[in-house]
Amino acid sequence: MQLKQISPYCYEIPQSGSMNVPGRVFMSERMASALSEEEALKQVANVATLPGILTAAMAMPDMHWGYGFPIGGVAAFDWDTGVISPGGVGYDINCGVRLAGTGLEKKEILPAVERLVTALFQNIPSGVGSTGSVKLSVKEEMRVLREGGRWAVRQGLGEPSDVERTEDGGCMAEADPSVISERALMRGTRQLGTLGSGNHFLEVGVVDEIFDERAARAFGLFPDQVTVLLHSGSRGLGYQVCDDSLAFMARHVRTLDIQLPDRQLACAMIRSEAGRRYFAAMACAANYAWANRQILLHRARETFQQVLGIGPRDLAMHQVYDICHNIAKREEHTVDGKKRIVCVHRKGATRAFPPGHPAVCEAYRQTGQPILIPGDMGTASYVMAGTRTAMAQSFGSTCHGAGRVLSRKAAKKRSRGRAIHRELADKGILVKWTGRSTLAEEMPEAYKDIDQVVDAVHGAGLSKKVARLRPVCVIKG
Ligand SMILES: Nc1nc2c(ncn2[C@@H]2O[C@H](COP(=O)(O)O)[C@@H](O)[C@H]2O)c(=O)[nH]1
Ligand SMILES: [Mn+2]
Ligand SMILES: [Mn+2]
Repeated sequence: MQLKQISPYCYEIPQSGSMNVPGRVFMSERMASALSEEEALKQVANVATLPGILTAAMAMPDMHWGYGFPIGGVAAFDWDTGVISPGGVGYDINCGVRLAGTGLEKKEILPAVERLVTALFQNIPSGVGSTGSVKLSVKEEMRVLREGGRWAVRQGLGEPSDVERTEDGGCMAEADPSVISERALMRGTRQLGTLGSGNHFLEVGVVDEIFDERAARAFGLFPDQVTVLLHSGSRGLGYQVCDDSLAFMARHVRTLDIQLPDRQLACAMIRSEAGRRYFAAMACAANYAWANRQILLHRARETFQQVLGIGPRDLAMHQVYDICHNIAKREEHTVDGKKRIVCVHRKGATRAFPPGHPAVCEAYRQTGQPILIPGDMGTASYVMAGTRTAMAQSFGSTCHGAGRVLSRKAAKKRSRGRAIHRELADKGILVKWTGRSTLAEEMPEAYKDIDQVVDAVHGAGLSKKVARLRPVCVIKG
Protein backbone atom coordinates (compact mmCIF):
# COMPACT_ATOMS: atom_id res chain seq x y z
CA MET A 1 0.00 0.00 0.00
CA GLN A 2 1.33 3.46 -0.96
CA LEU A 3 1.95 5.73 2.03
CA LYS A 4 2.62 9.46 1.71
CA GLN A 5 4.47 11.23 4.52
CA ILE A 6 2.46 14.34 5.47
CA SER A 7 4.41 15.41 8.58
CA PRO A 8 7.44 14.06 10.48
CA TYR A 9 5.38 11.41 12.34
CA CYS A 10 2.30 10.99 10.15
CA TYR A 11 1.77 9.01 6.92
CA GLU A 12 -1.34 9.10 4.78
CA ILE A 13 -3.11 6.44 2.75
CA PRO A 14 -4.63 8.71 0.09
CA GLN A 15 -8.42 8.61 -0.31
CA SER A 16 -9.42 6.45 -3.25
CA GLY A 17 -12.22 4.13 -4.44
CA SER A 18 -15.01 3.90 -1.87
CA MET A 19 -12.98 5.51 0.95
CA ASN A 20 -14.88 8.42 2.51
CA VAL A 21 -11.73 9.83 4.14
CA PRO A 22 -8.00 9.10 3.90
CA GLY A 23 -6.14 6.72 6.22
CA ARG A 24 -3.52 8.09 8.60
CA VAL A 25 -0.76 6.16 10.35
CA PHE A 26 1.31 7.75 13.10
CA MET A 27 4.88 6.43 13.24
CA SER A 28 8.50 7.49 12.95
CA GLU A 29 10.51 7.45 9.72
CA ARG A 30 12.49 4.53 11.14
CA MET A 31 9.31 2.54 11.73
CA ALA A 32 7.92 3.50 8.31
CA SER A 33 11.06 2.28 6.55
CA ALA A 34 10.78 -1.14 8.25
CA LEU A 35 6.98 -1.42 8.03
CA SER A 36 5.60 -4.86 7.20
CA GLU A 37 1.95 -4.38 8.13
CA GLU A 38 0.30 -4.65 4.69
CA GLU A 39 -2.82 -6.38 6.11
CA ALA A 40 -3.28 -3.80 8.87
CA LEU A 41 -2.88 -0.95 6.34
CA LYS A 42 -5.56 -2.56 4.17
CA GLN A 43 -7.79 -2.64 7.23
CA VAL A 44 -7.20 1.09 7.82
CA ALA A 45 -8.31 1.75 4.22
CA ASN A 46 -11.37 -0.52 4.72
CA VAL A 47 -12.44 1.37 7.86
CA ALA A 48 -12.22 4.61 5.86
CA THR A 49 -15.14 3.38 3.69
CA LEU A 50 -17.62 3.22 6.57
CA PRO A 51 -20.51 5.73 6.67
CA GLY A 52 -20.14 8.84 8.79
CA ILE A 53 -16.40 8.45 9.41
CA LEU A 54 -14.75 11.77 10.17
CA THR A 55 -11.33 13.21 9.25
CA ALA A 56 -9.44 9.92 8.71
CA ALA A 57 -9.26 6.25 9.67
CA MET A 58 -6.23 6.23 11.95
CA ALA A 59 -3.62 3.81 13.23
CA MET A 60 -1.01 4.20 15.93
CA PRO A 61 2.59 2.91 15.74
CA ASP A 62 1.66 -0.24 17.71
CA MET A 63 -0.79 -1.29 14.98
CA HIS A 64 -1.16 -4.81 13.72
CA TRP A 65 -3.83 -6.94 12.09
CA GLY A 66 -7.10 -7.39 14.04
CA TYR A 67 -10.66 -8.59 13.50
CA GLY A 68 -12.05 -6.16 10.87
CA PHE A 69 -10.44 -3.03 12.33
CA PRO A 70 -6.68 -3.06 13.02
CA ILE A 71 -5.45 -3.24 16.59
CA GLY A 72 -3.95 0.16 17.30
CA GLY A 73 -6.83 1.76 15.37
CA VAL A 74 -8.85 4.90 16.03
CA ALA A 75 -12.00 5.78 14.09
CA ALA A 76 -14.52 8.52 14.93
CA PHE A 77 -18.01 8.58 13.44
CA ASP A 78 -20.59 11.34 13.42
CA TRP A 79 -23.18 10.45 16.07
CA ASP A 80 -26.12 11.23 13.75
CA THR A 81 -24.92 9.80 10.45
CA GLY A 82 -22.26 7.28 11.47
CA VAL A 83 -22.00 3.65 12.47
CA ILE A 84 -20.87 1.68 15.49
CA SER A 85 -19.07 -1.63 14.94
CA PRO A 86 -18.14 -4.39 17.42
CA GLY A 87 -15.04 -5.05 15.29
CA GLY A 88 -13.90 -1.50 16.09
CA VAL A 89 -13.94 -2.29 19.81
CA GLY A 90 -12.65 -5.86 19.85
CA TYR A 91 -13.53 -9.08 21.62
CA ASP A 92 -12.10 -8.10 24.99
CA ILE A 93 -14.35 -5.10 25.60
CA ASN A 94 -12.62 -2.57 27.91
CA CYS A 95 -9.45 -4.52 28.01
CA GLY A 96 -7.33 -1.99 29.87
CA VAL A 97 -4.50 -1.17 32.19
CA ARG A 98 -4.33 0.00 35.79
CA LEU A 99 -1.28 1.44 37.52
CA ALA A 100 -0.74 1.87 41.25
CA GLY A 101 2.21 3.50 42.96
CA THR A 102 3.36 2.50 46.45
CA GLY A 103 5.27 4.25 49.23
CA LEU A 104 8.04 1.64 48.87
CA GLU A 105 11.42 1.78 47.17
CA LYS A 106 12.90 -1.14 45.24
CA LYS A 107 15.44 -2.02 47.97
CA GLU A 108 12.57 -2.56 50.44
CA ILE A 109 11.03 -5.40 48.43
CA LEU A 110 14.13 -7.07 46.96
CA PRO A 111 14.55 -9.64 49.78
CA ALA A 112 10.86 -10.59 49.42
CA VAL A 113 10.42 -10.66 45.62
CA GLU A 114 10.35 -14.45 45.37
CA ARG A 115 7.69 -14.72 48.10
CA LEU A 116 5.77 -11.79 46.63
CA VAL A 117 5.47 -13.24 43.13
CA THR A 118 4.51 -16.65 44.53
CA ALA A 119 1.79 -15.13 46.72
CA LEU A 120 0.46 -12.92 43.91
CA PHE A 121 0.28 -15.96 41.66
CA GLN A 122 -1.62 -17.88 44.36
CA ASN A 123 -4.03 -15.08 45.25
CA ILE A 124 -4.89 -13.87 41.76
CA PRO A 125 -6.57 -16.51 39.58
CA SER A 126 -5.18 -16.59 36.04
CA GLY A 127 -5.44 -18.60 32.85
CA VAL A 128 -8.15 -19.39 30.30
CA GLY A 129 -11.55 -19.87 31.97
CA SER A 130 -10.18 -19.29 35.48
CA THR A 131 -12.79 -18.49 38.10
CA GLY A 132 -12.39 -15.97 40.84
CA SER A 133 -12.76 -15.21 44.47
CA VAL A 134 -16.09 -13.44 43.94
CA LYS A 135 -19.16 -15.49 43.03
CA LEU A 136 -22.14 -13.48 41.82
CA SER A 137 -25.84 -14.22 41.67
CA VAL A 138 -27.33 -12.98 38.39
CA LYS A 139 -29.14 -10.24 40.34
CA GLU A 140 -25.87 -9.02 41.86
CA GLU A 141 -24.13 -9.32 38.49
CA MET A 142 -26.72 -6.90 37.05
CA ARG A 143 -25.55 -4.39 39.67
CA VAL A 144 -21.94 -4.91 38.62
CA LEU A 145 -22.92 -4.30 34.99
CA ARG A 146 -24.64 -1.05 35.92
CA GLU A 147 -22.14 0.27 38.48
CA GLY A 148 -18.69 -0.96 37.37
CA GLY A 149 -15.78 -0.12 39.68
CA ARG A 150 -18.12 1.59 42.15
CA TRP A 151 -19.77 -1.79 42.86
CA ALA A 152 -16.45 -3.27 43.93
CA VAL A 153 -15.60 -0.31 46.16
CA ARG A 154 -19.06 -0.58 47.79
CA GLN A 155 -18.20 -4.21 48.64
CA GLY A 156 -15.05 -3.01 50.43
CA LEU A 157 -12.81 -4.12 47.54
CA GLY A 158 -11.07 -0.79 47.07
CA GLU A 159 -11.00 2.87 47.97
CA PRO A 160 -13.17 5.72 46.65
CA SER A 161 -10.06 7.43 45.23
CA ASP A 162 -9.50 4.34 43.02
CA VAL A 163 -12.67 5.03 41.05
CA GLU A 164 -12.06 8.79 41.01
CA ARG A 165 -8.77 8.00 39.28
CA THR A 166 -10.34 5.73 36.69
CA GLU A 167 -11.38 6.74 33.17
CA ASP A 168 -15.08 7.66 33.30
CA GLY A 169 -15.04 7.04 37.06
CA GLY A 170 -15.09 3.32 36.23
CA CYS A 171 -18.67 3.37 34.97
CA MET A 172 -20.39 3.96 31.63
CA ALA A 173 -23.89 5.24 32.36
CA GLU A 174 -25.29 3.83 29.08
CA ALA A 175 -25.11 0.25 30.41
CA ASP A 176 -28.39 -1.68 30.15
CA PRO A 177 -28.13 -5.26 31.46
CA SER A 178 -31.52 -6.18 29.93
CA VAL A 179 -29.83 -6.47 26.51
CA ILE A 180 -27.22 -9.03 27.64
CA SER A 181 -27.72 -12.67 26.65
CA GLU A 182 -28.25 -15.41 29.22
CA ARG A 183 -25.02 -17.05 28.07
CA ALA A 184 -22.98 -13.86 28.61
CA LEU A 185 -24.50 -13.45 32.08
CA MET A 186 -23.66 -17.05 32.99
CA ARG A 187 -20.06 -16.58 31.88
CA GLY A 188 -19.84 -13.50 34.12
CA THR A 189 -20.97 -15.06 37.38
CA ARG A 190 -17.64 -16.69 38.33
CA GLN A 191 -14.93 -14.64 36.64
CA LEU A 192 -14.82 -11.36 38.52
CA GLY A 193 -11.35 -10.82 40.02
CA THR A 194 -9.51 -13.01 37.47
CA LEU A 195 -6.64 -11.99 35.25
CA GLY A 196 -7.32 -14.02 32.11
CA SER A 197 -4.76 -15.67 29.86
CA GLY A 198 -1.75 -14.89 27.64
CA ASN A 199 -1.22 -11.18 27.18
CA HIS A 200 -2.91 -10.33 30.50
CA PHE A 201 -0.57 -9.77 33.42
CA LEU A 202 0.10 -8.25 36.78
CA GLU A 203 3.58 -6.84 37.07
CA VAL A 204 5.51 -5.41 39.99
CA GLY A 205 7.95 -2.84 38.64
CA VAL A 206 10.07 0.13 39.59
CA VAL A 207 10.19 3.69 38.29
CA ASP A 208 13.37 3.63 36.27
CA GLU A 209 13.42 7.11 34.72
CA ILE A 210 11.38 10.30 35.04
CA PHE A 211 11.00 12.48 31.93
CA ASP A 212 8.54 15.07 33.27
CA GLU A 213 9.02 15.86 36.96
CA ARG A 214 5.92 17.99 37.37
CA ALA A 215 3.58 15.40 35.85
CA ALA A 216 5.32 12.55 37.72
CA ARG A 217 4.79 14.40 41.00
CA ALA A 218 1.11 14.92 40.17
CA PHE A 219 0.80 11.19 39.34
CA GLY A 220 2.50 10.31 42.69
CA LEU A 221 5.56 8.75 41.00
CA PHE A 222 9.21 9.03 42.14
CA PRO A 223 12.52 7.35 41.15
CA ASP A 224 13.04 3.75 42.32
CA GLN A 225 9.43 3.55 43.53
CA VAL A 226 7.72 0.16 43.51
CA THR A 227 4.67 0.06 41.23
CA VAL A 228 1.95 -2.41 40.27
CA LEU A 229 0.79 -2.49 36.65
CA LEU A 230 -2.07 -4.78 35.66
CA HIS A 231 -3.70 -5.60 32.35
CA SER A 232 -7.04 -7.41 32.09
CA GLY A 233 -10.49 -6.99 30.59
CA SER A 234 -14.10 -8.16 30.66
CA ARG A 235 -13.27 -11.89 30.52
CA GLY A 236 -15.81 -14.39 29.17
CA LEU A 237 -18.69 -11.97 29.58
CA GLY A 238 -17.15 -9.35 27.28
CA TYR A 239 -16.16 -12.01 24.74
CA GLN A 240 -19.73 -13.32 24.68
CA VAL A 241 -21.19 -9.82 24.29
CA CYS A 242 -18.92 -9.26 21.29
CA ASP A 243 -19.72 -12.66 19.79
CA ASP A 244 -23.48 -12.19 20.22
CA SER A 245 -23.29 -8.68 18.76
CA LEU A 246 -21.24 -9.75 15.74
CA ALA A 247 -23.72 -12.53 14.93
CA PHE A 248 -26.57 -10.05 15.17
CA MET A 249 -24.78 -7.28 13.23
CA ALA A 250 -23.85 -9.67 10.39
CA ARG A 251 -27.58 -10.18 9.75
CA HIS A 252 -28.56 -6.61 10.53
CA VAL A 253 -26.08 -4.95 8.17
CA ARG A 254 -27.66 -6.78 5.20
CA THR A 255 -30.84 -4.78 5.84
CA LEU A 256 -28.92 -1.49 5.39
CA ASP A 257 -27.75 0.18 2.23
CA ILE A 258 -24.05 -0.29 3.08
CA GLN A 259 -21.41 -2.04 0.95
CA LEU A 260 -18.75 -3.48 3.24
CA PRO A 261 -15.27 -4.28 1.86
CA ASP A 262 -14.93 -6.88 4.66
CA ARG A 263 -17.71 -8.77 6.46
CA GLN A 264 -15.84 -8.31 9.73
CA LEU A 265 -16.79 -4.61 9.60
CA ALA A 266 -20.46 -5.47 10.32
CA CYS A 267 -22.05 -2.47 12.01
CA ALA A 268 -25.25 -0.56 12.76
CA MET A 269 -26.15 3.12 12.56
CA ILE A 270 -25.37 4.58 15.98
CA ARG A 271 -28.79 6.22 16.07
CA SER A 272 -30.76 3.02 15.56
CA GLU A 273 -32.18 0.45 17.95
CA ALA A 274 -29.47 -2.03 16.86
CA GLY A 275 -26.77 0.57 17.50
CA ARG A 276 -28.23 1.50 20.87
CA ARG A 277 -28.41 -2.14 21.94
CA TYR A 278 -24.77 -2.81 21.07
CA PHE A 279 -23.63 0.37 22.84
CA ALA A 280 -25.66 -0.57 25.95
CA ALA A 281 -24.29 -4.14 25.96
CA MET A 282 -20.74 -2.93 25.35
CA ALA A 283 -21.09 -0.50 28.29
CA CYS A 284 -22.15 -3.42 30.55
CA ALA A 285 -19.01 -5.33 29.59
CA ALA A 286 -16.92 -2.18 30.11
CA ASN A 287 -18.34 -1.84 33.62
CA TYR A 288 -17.63 -5.52 34.33
CA ALA A 289 -13.99 -4.96 33.29
CA TRP A 290 -13.64 -1.98 35.64
CA ALA A 291 -15.03 -4.02 38.55
CA ASN A 292 -12.63 -6.82 37.58
CA ARG A 293 -9.53 -4.60 37.58
CA GLN A 294 -10.71 -3.01 40.83
CA ILE A 295 -10.76 -6.42 42.54
CA LEU A 296 -7.39 -7.35 41.05
CA LEU A 297 -5.89 -4.19 42.58
CA HIS A 298 -7.51 -5.02 45.92
CA ARG A 299 -5.99 -8.52 45.87
CA ALA A 300 -2.58 -7.01 45.07
CA ARG A 301 -2.90 -4.66 48.07
CA GLU A 302 -3.82 -7.55 50.37
CA THR A 303 -0.96 -9.68 49.07
CA PHE A 304 1.71 -6.99 49.50
CA GLN A 305 0.58 -6.39 53.09
CA GLN A 306 0.54 -10.11 53.86
CA VAL A 307 3.98 -10.84 52.38
CA LEU A 308 5.77 -7.72 53.66
CA GLY A 309 3.99 -7.74 57.02
CA ILE A 310 3.01 -4.08 56.76
CA GLY A 311 -0.25 -2.14 57.01
CA PRO A 312 -2.04 -0.06 54.36
CA ARG A 313 -0.41 3.17 55.55
CA ASP A 314 3.15 1.91 55.09
CA LEU A 315 2.26 0.25 51.80
CA ALA A 316 0.48 3.40 50.56
CA MET A 317 -0.64 1.67 47.36
CA HIS A 318 -2.50 4.44 45.57
CA GLN A 319 -4.06 4.16 42.16
CA VAL A 320 -2.45 6.38 39.53
CA TYR A 321 -5.04 5.66 36.83
CA ASP A 322 -7.04 3.03 34.96
CA ILE A 323 -7.59 3.32 31.23
CA CYS A 324 -9.42 1.29 28.62
CA HIS A 325 -7.93 0.44 25.24
CA ASN A 326 -10.86 -1.46 23.60
CA ILE A 327 -13.92 0.76 23.66
CA ALA A 328 -16.34 3.03 21.78
CA LYS A 329 -17.22 6.35 23.45
CA ARG A 330 -19.63 9.24 22.94
CA GLU A 331 -17.43 12.36 22.99
CA GLU A 332 -17.42 15.95 21.86
CA HIS A 333 -14.67 16.92 19.42
CA THR A 334 -13.96 19.88 17.17
CA VAL A 335 -13.99 18.75 13.53
CA ASP A 336 -13.14 21.31 10.81
CA GLY A 337 -13.70 24.11 13.35
CA LYS A 338 -17.14 22.87 14.45
CA LYS A 339 -18.11 21.08 17.67
CA ARG A 340 -19.48 17.60 16.90
CA ILE A 341 -20.77 14.70 18.96
CA VAL A 342 -18.89 11.65 17.75
CA CYS A 343 -18.53 7.96 18.51
CA VAL A 344 -14.80 7.31 18.90
CA HIS A 345 -13.75 3.68 18.46
CA ARG A 346 -10.43 2.97 20.17
CA LYS A 347 -9.30 -0.58 19.55
CA GLY A 348 -5.83 -1.12 20.95
CA ALA A 349 -5.68 2.63 21.41
CA THR A 350 -5.91 4.81 24.48
CA ARG A 351 -7.67 8.03 25.35
CA ALA A 352 -5.17 10.91 25.68
CA PHE A 353 -7.18 13.89 26.98
CA PRO A 354 -5.24 17.10 27.65
CA PRO A 355 -4.86 19.44 30.63
CA GLY A 356 -8.11 21.22 31.41
CA HIS A 357 -10.42 18.68 29.75
CA PRO A 358 -13.61 18.31 31.84
CA ALA A 359 -13.56 14.49 31.55
CA VAL A 360 -10.16 14.36 33.26
CA CYS A 361 -10.43 14.00 37.04
CA GLU A 362 -9.60 17.01 39.23
CA ALA A 363 -6.23 15.56 40.33
CA TYR A 364 -4.91 15.63 36.75
CA ARG A 365 -6.53 18.79 35.37
CA GLN A 366 -3.13 20.56 35.22
CA THR A 367 -1.18 17.71 33.63
CA GLY A 368 -3.60 15.94 31.31
CA GLN A 369 -4.78 12.40 31.95
CA PRO A 370 -2.24 9.69 32.75
CA ILE A 371 -1.74 7.18 29.91
CA LEU A 372 -0.43 3.71 30.69
CA ILE A 373 1.55 1.97 27.94
CA PRO A 374 2.74 -1.55 28.77
CA GLY A 375 5.71 -2.76 26.70
CA ASP A 376 6.55 -6.40 27.41
CA MET A 377 7.56 -8.52 30.38
CA GLY A 378 11.29 -8.18 29.78
CA THR A 379 11.81 -4.58 28.75
CA ALA A 380 9.82 -1.59 30.00
CA SER A 381 6.47 0.14 30.18
CA TYR A 382 5.69 3.85 30.07
CA VAL A 383 3.51 6.41 31.78
CA MET A 384 2.57 9.30 29.52
CA ALA A 385 0.20 12.29 29.71
CA GLY A 386 -2.55 13.51 27.36
CA THR A 387 -2.04 16.52 25.07
CA ARG A 388 -3.92 19.18 23.11
CA THR A 389 -2.25 17.90 19.95
CA ALA A 390 -4.01 14.56 20.44
CA MET A 391 -7.35 16.42 20.60
CA ALA A 392 -6.55 18.18 17.32
CA GLN A 393 -4.99 15.24 15.46
CA SER A 394 -6.36 11.91 16.70
CA PHE A 395 -9.67 12.50 18.49
CA GLY A 396 -7.78 12.59 21.81
CA SER A 397 -6.09 9.21 21.30
CA THR A 398 -2.66 7.60 21.42
CA CYS A 399 -1.12 4.10 21.33
CA HIS A 400 -1.91 1.33 23.85
CA GLY A 401 1.19 -0.85 24.06
CA ALA A 402 4.12 -2.06 22.02
CA GLY A 403 1.86 -4.15 19.78
CA ARG A 404 2.65 -7.61 18.51
CA VAL A 405 5.29 -8.04 15.85
CA LEU A 406 5.26 -11.88 15.82
CA SER A 407 2.12 -13.99 15.61
CA ARG A 408 1.65 -16.42 18.49
CA LYS A 409 2.68 -19.26 16.20
CA ALA A 410 5.83 -17.47 15.02
CA ALA A 411 6.76 -16.59 18.62
CA LYS A 412 6.40 -20.23 19.65
CA LYS A 413 8.69 -21.26 16.81
CA ARG A 414 11.26 -18.58 17.73
CA SER A 415 11.31 -19.74 21.36
CA ARG A 416 11.96 -23.41 20.59
CA GLY A 417 14.86 -24.79 22.62
CA ARG A 418 14.96 -21.70 24.85
CA ALA A 419 13.91 -21.24 28.48
CA ILE A 420 12.27 -17.82 28.43
CA HIS A 421 11.79 -17.75 32.21
CA ARG A 422 15.52 -18.30 32.70
CA GLU A 423 16.37 -15.58 30.18
CA LEU A 424 14.15 -13.24 32.19
CA ALA A 425 15.63 -14.39 35.52
CA ASP A 426 19.10 -13.57 34.13
CA LYS A 427 17.82 -10.01 33.72
CA GLY A 428 16.55 -10.03 37.33
CA ILE A 429 12.86 -10.55 36.38
CA LEU A 430 10.91 -13.35 38.07
CA VAL A 431 7.90 -14.72 36.22
CA LYS A 432 5.08 -17.15 37.12
CA TRP A 433 2.67 -18.24 34.44
CA THR A 434 -0.34 -20.50 33.88
CA GLY A 435 -0.74 -21.37 30.19
CA ARG A 436 1.49 -24.06 28.65
CA SER A 437 2.62 -21.84 25.77
CA THR A 438 2.17 -18.43 27.44
CA LEU A 439 5.85 -17.62 27.92
CA ALA A 440 6.73 -18.60 24.36
CA GLU A 441 3.86 -16.59 22.85
CA GLU A 442 4.55 -13.61 25.10
CA MET A 443 8.32 -13.44 25.04
CA PRO A 444 9.71 -9.90 24.66
CA GLU A 445 10.65 -10.42 20.98
CA ALA A 446 6.97 -11.10 20.20
CA TYR A 447 6.35 -7.35 20.66
CA LYS A 448 7.60 -4.24 18.88
CA ASP A 449 10.28 -2.12 20.53
CA ILE A 450 8.34 -0.13 23.15
CA ASP A 451 10.92 2.70 23.16
CA GLN A 452 10.37 3.23 19.43
CA VAL A 453 6.56 3.16 19.74
CA VAL A 454 6.54 5.61 22.64
CA ASP A 455 9.09 7.91 20.99
CA ALA A 456 6.84 7.99 17.90
CA VAL A 457 3.68 9.08 19.75
CA HIS A 458 5.75 11.51 21.82
CA GLY A 459 7.31 12.89 18.63
CA ALA A 460 3.88 13.17 16.99
CA GLY A 461 2.71 15.07 20.09
CA LEU A 462 -0.16 12.61 20.74
CA SER A 463 1.04 12.11 24.33
CA LYS A 464 4.16 13.04 26.28
CA LYS A 465 6.56 10.87 28.21
CA VAL A 466 6.33 11.09 32.00
CA ALA A 467 8.10 8.00 33.38
CA ARG A 468 9.49 4.61 32.43
CA LEU A 469 8.88 1.48 34.52
CA ARG A 470 11.08 -1.64 34.59
CA PRO A 471 9.63 -5.05 35.51
CA VAL A 472 10.77 -6.83 38.69
CA CYS A 473 8.32 -9.74 38.75
CA VAL A 474 5.36 -10.70 36.60
CA ILE A 475 2.41 -13.05 36.76
CA LYS A 476 0.92 -14.04 33.41
CA GLY A 477 -2.19 -15.96 32.52
N1 LIG B 1 4.81 -4.71 30.84
C1 LIG B 1 4.24 -5.73 30.15
N2 LIG B 1 3.62 -5.47 28.99
C2 LIG B 1 3.04 -6.48 28.33
C3 LIG B 1 3.05 -7.80 28.82
N3 LIG B 1 2.35 -8.58 27.96
C4 LIG B 1 1.90 -7.77 26.98
N4 LIG B 1 2.31 -6.50 27.19
C5 LIG B 1 2.00 -5.29 26.42
O1 LIG B 1 0.64 -4.99 26.64
C6 LIG B 1 0.02 -4.63 25.41
C7 LIG B 1 -1.43 -5.00 25.54
O2 LIG B 1 -2.02 -5.07 24.30
P1 LIG B 1 -3.20 -6.08 23.91
O3 LIG B 1 -3.59 -5.61 22.54
O4 LIG B 1 -2.60 -7.45 23.93
O5 LIG B 1 -4.27 -5.93 24.89
C8 LIG B 1 0.79 -5.41 24.36
O6 LIG B 1 0.73 -4.76 23.11
C9 LIG B 1 2.18 -5.42 24.92
O7 LIG B 1 2.90 -4.32 24.46
C10 LIG B 1 3.72 -8.05 30.05
O8 LIG B 1 3.78 -9.18 30.57
N5 LIG B 1 4.28 -6.99 30.68
MN1 LIG C 1 -7.49 -8.24 26.81
MN1 LIG D 1 -5.48 -5.33 26.26
